[in-house]
Amino acid sequence: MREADERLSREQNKTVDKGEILEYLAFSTYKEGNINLALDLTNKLLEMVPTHERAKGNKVYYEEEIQKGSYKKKGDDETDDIITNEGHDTPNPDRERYEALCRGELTLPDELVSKLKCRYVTNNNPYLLIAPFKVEQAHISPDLFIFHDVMSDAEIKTIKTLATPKFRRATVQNSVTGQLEIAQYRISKSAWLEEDEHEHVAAVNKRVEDMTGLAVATAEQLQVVNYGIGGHYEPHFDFSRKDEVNSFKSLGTGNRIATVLFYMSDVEQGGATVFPVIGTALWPKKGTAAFWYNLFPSGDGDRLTRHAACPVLAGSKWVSNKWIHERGQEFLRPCTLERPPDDLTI
Ligand SMILES: O=C(O)CCC(=O)C(=O)O
Ligand SMILES: [Fe+2]
Repeated sequence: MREADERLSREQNKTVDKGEILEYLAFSTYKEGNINLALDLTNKLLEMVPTHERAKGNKVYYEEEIQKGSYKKKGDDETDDIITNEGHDTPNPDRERYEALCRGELTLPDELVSKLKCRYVTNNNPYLLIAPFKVEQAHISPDLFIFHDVMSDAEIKTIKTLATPKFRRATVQNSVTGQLEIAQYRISKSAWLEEDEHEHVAAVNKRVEDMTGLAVATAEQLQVVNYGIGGHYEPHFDFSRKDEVNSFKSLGTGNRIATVLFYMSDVEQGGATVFPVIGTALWPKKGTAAFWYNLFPSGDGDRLTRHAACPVLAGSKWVSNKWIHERGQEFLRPCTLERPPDDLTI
C-alpha cells in the first residue's frame, strides 16, 4: 500500500483514490499490530473525507483498543512490534520453532546431517532397475525422504489444469464431529483429482506405489493445493489422534499411515514444509516429493511428524498430497506388537 501511495503521487492522471489506499494501509497496519499508526492513517483519511463512515467506526475502535492498553508500543518507529494479549505473551516453543524454521534460522546440527545419505532405490522392482528413484534422506527417526524428479513438467501441467476449476478454499476436519470446516490456520485452495480423470493422475498414483512399496488402492484421491502469498498451514498432524474417533471413519480404510507430498512448483520465497519438533525444513523444488510414515508399525501416531506449510512470501506454491491408509498394507508393512514409548505417540 505504501508502494501504491508512492506510485499514485507520481501519476499524472490518477487511477485510484488516495482515500482507498489510506483505508487499506490503515487496516493492514492494524493487522500487523501497529494500532497507533493505523489510527494516524485513519485520522489522515478522515481529514480528507470527513464523512467516511467506515473510517469513523475504525477510529473509535482503534482509540478504544489503545485505551484498553491491549497493544503496547515497543519502539517509536513504524515497525514496533505488538504485544497483544496473554495468549501471545505465553511462550510457545512449538510456534517459535515453526517460525524460526520458516525463516531458515534453524537447521539440523552437523552431527545429524553427516549421517544423512542419498541413494538410488529400486525396491526390487524390475522397472526401477532401468530408472531407479533418486532418494535423499532429510531426517532419521522419524525417516523423512525426498524423492527427486518424480513428477514431470507435463504431469504437473495436467494436474494444475484439472485442479484449477475445482479449487475451493481448503478445509480441515473437526476432530470431534468429523465435519470439514474452513480454518484460519489453513489458508490455501485445494481440489481432489480422481485416478481416471487423466492418465497423468493414474501415473502419479502408480508412482506413489513404486516409491513407497505401499498399496494405493486404499489411499485418498490426489489432493492438489495452491497457496498464494501469505498462504500457509500451521503445525498439524496428518493422522487422526487416539481421541479423534470420527476422523476418516467414513473412508473405512483406517488412519493415514504415510504421506507423499509432491512439490509442483519452486517457491520464490517462503513456503517450506517444516517439522518443528525435529527441527527440519524441506524447501520446495518442482518435481520432487517428500515421503514419511505418520504411524509407527504398532499403528500409534508419531508425535515427531508434526509439520506445517510456512507462509508463502513471494511467488505461488503448488503441491499435491497422497495420503496412504492403513488397510491394504498388512503384508507390505506388517504391524508389530511392541509399542513405542508413550512420549513419542499421540
Ligand atoms: O504444503 C506443504 O508444504 C505441507 C502441506 C500439508 O502438510 C498438508 O496439506 O497436510
Ligand atoms: Fe500435512
